[in-house]
Amino acid sequence: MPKKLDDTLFSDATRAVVGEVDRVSAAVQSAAWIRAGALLLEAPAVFTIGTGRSGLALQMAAMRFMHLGLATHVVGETTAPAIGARDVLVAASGSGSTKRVVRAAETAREQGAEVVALTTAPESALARAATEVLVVPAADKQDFDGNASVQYGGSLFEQSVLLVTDALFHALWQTSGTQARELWRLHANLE
Ligand SMILES: O=C([C@H](O)CO)[C@H](O)[C@H](O)COP(=O)(O)O
Repeated sequence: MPKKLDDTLFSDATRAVVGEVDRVSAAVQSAAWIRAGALLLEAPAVFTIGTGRSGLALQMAAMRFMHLGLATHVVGETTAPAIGARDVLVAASGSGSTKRVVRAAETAREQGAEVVALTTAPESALARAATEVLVVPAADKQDFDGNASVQYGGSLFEQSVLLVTDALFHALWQTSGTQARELWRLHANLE
């Protein structure tokens, strides 16, 4: 059983998470991040794919891409259409080996689409299938010895996916010159 929580545990845990995310997101190569942003702006449509928490982090990114006015689809949603030439698939997999994600990346390439991969594993099947790789130097979800992160599973990777893509959205929004009030027109109004 875990011991009773207290102020020190709260402070230590929070610092551990924030410190790791700060270190890892700052280590992502800016050149790859910049090229990924350019691909998104040129794409007729943007698709996202990831499973588990990696997919959930990208669903948050997908919403923001939609707010920017990009035609955005989450793979697996019933309304997601076919991917085509010059579209961009943004794929997140910490391990870079999750079959559904790798298969989607390979299919996207066969259709002439670009694939932006976020992964901890630059030599992985996902990275090989991608046209642009954002290496997120976080822990693999099976790093049970805590070598690359003190957090459980792929938490550090999944948090970093959200940060890196939120930073991408922020930069694209700032450079678009669009006011927050204008973006709000695309915010869901059926919620
Ligand atoms: O949800 C996940 C798990 O809890 C790890 O923290 C992962 O995101 C899921 O298992 C997918 O794995 P990857 O494709 O290796 O990111």
